Amino acid sequence: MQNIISVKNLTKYFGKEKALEGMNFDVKQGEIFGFLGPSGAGKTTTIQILTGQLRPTDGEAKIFNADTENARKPEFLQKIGVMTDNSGLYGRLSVYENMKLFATLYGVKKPKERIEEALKMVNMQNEQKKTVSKLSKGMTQRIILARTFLHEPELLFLDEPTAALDPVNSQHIHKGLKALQKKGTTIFLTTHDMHEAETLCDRVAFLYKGAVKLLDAPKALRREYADNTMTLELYNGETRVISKGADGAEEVASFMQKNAIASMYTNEPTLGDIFVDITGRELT
Ligand SMILES: Nc1ncnc2c1ncn2[C@@H]1O[C@H](COP(=O)(O)OP(=O)(O)OP(=O)(O)O)[C@@H](O)[C@H]1O
Repeated sequence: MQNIISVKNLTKYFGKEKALEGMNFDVKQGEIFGFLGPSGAGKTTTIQILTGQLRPTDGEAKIFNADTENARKPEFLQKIGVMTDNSGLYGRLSVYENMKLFATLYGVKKPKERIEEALKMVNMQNEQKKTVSKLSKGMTQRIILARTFLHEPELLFLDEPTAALDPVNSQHIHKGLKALQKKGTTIFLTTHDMHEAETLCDRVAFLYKGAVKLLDAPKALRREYADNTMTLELYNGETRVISKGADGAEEVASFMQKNAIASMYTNEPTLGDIFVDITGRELT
């Protein structure tokens, strides 16, 4: 698959403050890529560089095979959608009017149908007439998200897309993002929600102090960090942690012969566990 984003040795200083240092990663066409890291790790700075709002101090950042200084040119703006916490919505206008304004700005064809479709994806199709200033925080966030993909961009940047949403609406957004992916959209998202990263992302990058420390598919990372043990819960209430190797096999077999096992599972860490591991103590 072709790289839609390519970052090599990217470095950014704000005066003496180091935000990014030697960052490397690629995002492939059509994937949902999770960018995870603690506060201050450099997520927003990276998005700002990739969307042409900031220039790097050193290194290379490309989208669609071109330097990101092009990202604000009209032909690139058509191809990318950016959702940040800076809403840019008009509070006195209705949801529909806001969407219509944006559709006009981006020359969206068949705006009425597109607005309907985008609002449906965020579960807001019945709120079109509502004044934006009267919406709840979660509703506002969903409108901002719908506006981000109204013009059907090829590449979406989403900074914590479900941060203010309840679980039902988060799930609705997840379905919407998967549907966009099926249509071929590449999605780059940041999230502090490890469950979201695990269910949604094809690959995740763990960021720490301005560099990528780990990058792989969630399943592969969980396997890599697994401790090679499994847990048996016995009917008598006891819990046994047993090696997954040959030496544990006899013990498991003996419990099985006695029909003593109520539950048995491998001890793979969650992405959250790995996150704490990486950010709690630096990888060597
Ligand atoms: N305009 C700026 N001037 C000075 N320092 C900045 C500026 N923007 C970011 N930084 C610094 O760069 C580092 C990375 O910040 P960034 O906002 O990219 O982190 P983040 O991972 O997005 O954090 P969060 O999860 O809190 O949004 C931080 O140390 C931050 O203080």
